[in-house]
Amino acid sequence: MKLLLLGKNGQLGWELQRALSPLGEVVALDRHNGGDLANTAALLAAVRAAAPDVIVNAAAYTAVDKAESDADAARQINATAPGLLAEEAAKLGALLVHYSTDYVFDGSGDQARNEDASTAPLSVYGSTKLAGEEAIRASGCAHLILRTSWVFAARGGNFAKTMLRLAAEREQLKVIADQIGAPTGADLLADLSAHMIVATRARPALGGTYHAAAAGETSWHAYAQHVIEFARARGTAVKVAPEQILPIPTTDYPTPARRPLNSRLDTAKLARNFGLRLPPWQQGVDRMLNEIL
Ligand SMILES: NC(=O)C1=CN([C@@H]2O[C@H](COP(=O)(O)OP(=O)(O)OC[C@H]3O[C@@H](n4cnc5c(N)ncnc54)[C@H](OP(=O)(O)O)[C@@H]3O)[C@@H](O)[C@H]2O)C=CC1
Ligand SMILES: Cc1cn([C@H]2C[C@H](O)[C@@H](COP(=O)(O)OP(=O)(O)O[C@H]3O[C@@H](C)C(=O)[C@@H](O)[C@H]3O)O2)c(=O)[nH]c1=O
Repeated sequence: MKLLLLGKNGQLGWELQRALSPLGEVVALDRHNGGDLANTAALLAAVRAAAPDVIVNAAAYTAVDKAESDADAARQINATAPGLLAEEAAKLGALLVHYSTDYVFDGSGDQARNEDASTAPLSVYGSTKLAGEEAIRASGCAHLILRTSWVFAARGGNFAKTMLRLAAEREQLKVIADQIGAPTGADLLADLSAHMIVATRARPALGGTYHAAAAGETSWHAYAQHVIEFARARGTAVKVAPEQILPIPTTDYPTPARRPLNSRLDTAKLARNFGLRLPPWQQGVDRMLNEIL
């Protein structure tokens, strides 16, 4: 099997380089060696040259707040380029694996959403990610779209690492406590992707859109507390006292992009179709913290 990986140096791309390697030959690209999603002519030339059996797209415009004032770039990378990749995959007969987000939903209510729930993104990032999904589904190519949430990894930037940095610098932190979701490890997402590729190549009917997030739920505030207390217990320099990690409502933390309050994703379809489920979020977060601290 030949696999083309795009976005090889992101949180997920880095883990995919490892997880995909037992499946066959992996051609791994980033924006500097032919895999620039903003340069579609060069991108499509790279796809045709590689002629892969599977295209795995881990590249995305993930700067949620910046996207609000940079919508054209976000749309090009999150929607237009994935749509073109999908058309190319259809021509090649390749399977396209793509990643999306809890931010395609408006976050109303307090129940976990399944794959059929109505989408209603609140942000440019969310709406461009949704447009990417829709372009892939419309292309008719064989695909797996994995919607995940709150991704973290030892390598790359993420909320947990931001909290560790701020906890070492500040005596007080204010963190949103009314946005609820599940932090999900890029390492497990990559492993899951490899399993799903093998299974879907054997049984194409498995293709489609899946929710893939860690089990359990938390708020950004409780997640921050977990990360900072783990670091404190490990003897890492932490300036903020536990009672100075203050829970605040979303309304007290204005940001350019609106974010959903309810990011819970129902992963029953993944368990039903593939027999795969991700463990509780704390397991992966603690593993990452052990690695980076
Ligand atoms: N991070 C999260 O919390 C979540 C992510 N997702 C989705 O998961 C996927 C992986 O995200 P994650 O690994 O966390 O994201 P990262 O931000 O860690 O990585 C994104 C990668 O995309 C690359 N990229 C950006 N623009 C381009 C471009 N024009 N051409 C080629 N590559 C480009 C970046 O490269 P460079 O470093 O050069 O800019 C980077 O390597 C994405 O589809 C994302 O939408 C879903 C839910 C949550
Ligand atoms: C730094 C900071 C953030 N926050 C809040 C803002 C926001 O609501 C929440 C998370 O902030 P971040 O900017 O780190 O996370 P954000 O970039 O919104 O994370 C999202 O990224 C994209 C790519 C996704 O697809 C989503 O699943 C999600 O992971 O924490 C605080 O409350 N206090 C703080 O000090």
